[in-house]
Amino acid sequence: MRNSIVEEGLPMSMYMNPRFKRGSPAALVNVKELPVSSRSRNARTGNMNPPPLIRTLDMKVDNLGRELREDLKGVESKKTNLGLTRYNTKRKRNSTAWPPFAFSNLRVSLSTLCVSMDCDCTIDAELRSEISALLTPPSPAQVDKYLDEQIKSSNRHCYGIKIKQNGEFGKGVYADLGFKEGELLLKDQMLVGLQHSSNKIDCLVCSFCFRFIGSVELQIGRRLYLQELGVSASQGCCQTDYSSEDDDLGDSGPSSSSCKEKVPLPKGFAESLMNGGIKLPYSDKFPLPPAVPCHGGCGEAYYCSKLCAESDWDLSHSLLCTGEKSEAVSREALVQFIQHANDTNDIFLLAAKAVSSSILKYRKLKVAHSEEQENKPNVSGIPYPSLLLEAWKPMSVGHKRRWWDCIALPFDVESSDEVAFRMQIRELAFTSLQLLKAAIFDEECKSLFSLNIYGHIIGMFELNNLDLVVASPVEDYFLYIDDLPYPEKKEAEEITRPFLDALGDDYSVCCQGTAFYPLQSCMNHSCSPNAKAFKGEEDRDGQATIIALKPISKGEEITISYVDEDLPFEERQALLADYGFKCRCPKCLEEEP
Ligand SMILES: C[S@@+](CC[C@H](N)C(=O)[O-])C[C@H]1O[C@@H](n2cnc3c(N)ncnc32)[C@H](O)[C@@H]1O
Repeated sequence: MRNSIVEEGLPMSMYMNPRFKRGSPAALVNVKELPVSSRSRNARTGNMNPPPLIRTLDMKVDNLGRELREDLKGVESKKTNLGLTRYNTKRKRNSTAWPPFAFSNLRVSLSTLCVSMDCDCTIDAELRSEISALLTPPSPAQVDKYLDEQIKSSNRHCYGIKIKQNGEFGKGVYADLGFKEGELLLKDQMLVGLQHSSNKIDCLVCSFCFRFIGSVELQIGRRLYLQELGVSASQGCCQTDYSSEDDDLGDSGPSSSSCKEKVPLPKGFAESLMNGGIKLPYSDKFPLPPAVPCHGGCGEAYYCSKLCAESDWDLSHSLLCTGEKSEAVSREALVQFIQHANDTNDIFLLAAKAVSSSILKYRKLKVAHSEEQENKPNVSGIPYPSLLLEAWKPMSVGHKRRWWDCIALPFDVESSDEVAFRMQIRELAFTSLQLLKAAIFDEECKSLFSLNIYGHIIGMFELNNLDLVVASPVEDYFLYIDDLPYPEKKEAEEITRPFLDALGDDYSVCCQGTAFYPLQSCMNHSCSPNAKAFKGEEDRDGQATIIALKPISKGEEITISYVDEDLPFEERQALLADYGFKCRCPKCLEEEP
């Protein structure tokens, strides 16, 4: 079992992802709040501090647009085979402002690029009517039916809310009962979600439900092992930066200074920890489900149970698995697609899950339909395009605009350069789509490989996604040790302290990703919201949990804030511009200069 997770686990290409992006491409508010009692102390220093998860995760509001802007600040220009300047979105250390020096080349050649890309988007030209059918908004009755099914679905906690479609801002969520402050309004199951590629280095979680798996020893050992290899790069989320608070509290103990150097472990310790050779004291108080490897043989996906493994396989992974049992058309192309997404924007991996799940759903519908036909030969069959429309329904309810149309213009891009900027985004999506097409193409679902469709899927994530955050058991573990009475604490710390020191200040990193939630994504924004995305101590998977911030009466709209509502008016409005609207809530109207 030596190094089993690492050796058979994530491919090194994934470890080597140079971006190490911590900002999530999620569009809505992500809140991780845990009881202050258990979260207010740094296990390294023992000092009382503001809960790190609250400070670091409360209102983490990055979105694709902002992330991409950041990326584009460090653009590297290089010549493509078209002879045009193309921008690599890998972030550079000393980033320069967008546009880069060679931008004028791009502008001059823009028309050529448009023509060239349109020629390449043959599917869009060939299947105009099918694509238009996929992009035609479903009727209000169809939307009602779909959302009703989601509300009634057994794997959601969803009592006393309803979705209306004809509100001031389109769809909105309303209370169908009265709610008290702090009451749970909704637990939403994601449609598609993903752990950020860079975060896979720090946390091993179930690829389907995002629960931490293995054991506390495996989580710590794996991270330290990767750190030793020089590939761990924790930079945020749950990392603990206690500098100012430590000062305030006047603790001058030996471990109270901020940003401690990591103290390397003796050789072989990390591996032993990871492989069960070393057992940490009291770790059995924090049991985790065993890590079940993907049966497809990719060595990339692990699960908390066979059920999660099978569900993911059926939902999308069978086409996206790079292992021997993969149902992809070309595993080589799939590896290239994944590499491109890791090098540019991992939102493409989420888009691939959306495409894959639609294809697989279509195939299932087709099988069910053929069986029905065999049993009732006299009943006329449903044409295949209708089955594809049915498979596509979850997306059709959520999408609004194409990625390159809805992405907000970066602050440092002149409006005269806007067209070029949007073309750049479109080109990036086009490259990704070609790789995906080579990997998992299905002739009967050809229209799903249109650039228009791909753009709408990513645009849907841009405008609707919620940051996915799951707290790490590693933090609970070290806090538990810190809480032990004397002499148990001293004895335990003799063993745990070297590991804590090797992990450094960011000893605990939560699982971070992005996900689309069908019901939560219908919630509109207010700068004085009555609800909030919130994760309690017991919420240890990727579900979205929404709670009431104040009493809500029957009939009232349930709103959340997409941005930190405590920011000044101008900053809120600037951030909300990314979602394509100017907020006119009572707070904004009052504060408007
Ligand atoms: C997550 S969706 C919310 C559901 C949306 N109303 C719908 O019909 O699907 C976010 C989008 O809703 C609209 N929206 C949400 N809150 C708004 C507000 N306070 N004012 C104007 N538009 C809003 C914007 O178009 C925004 O991009």
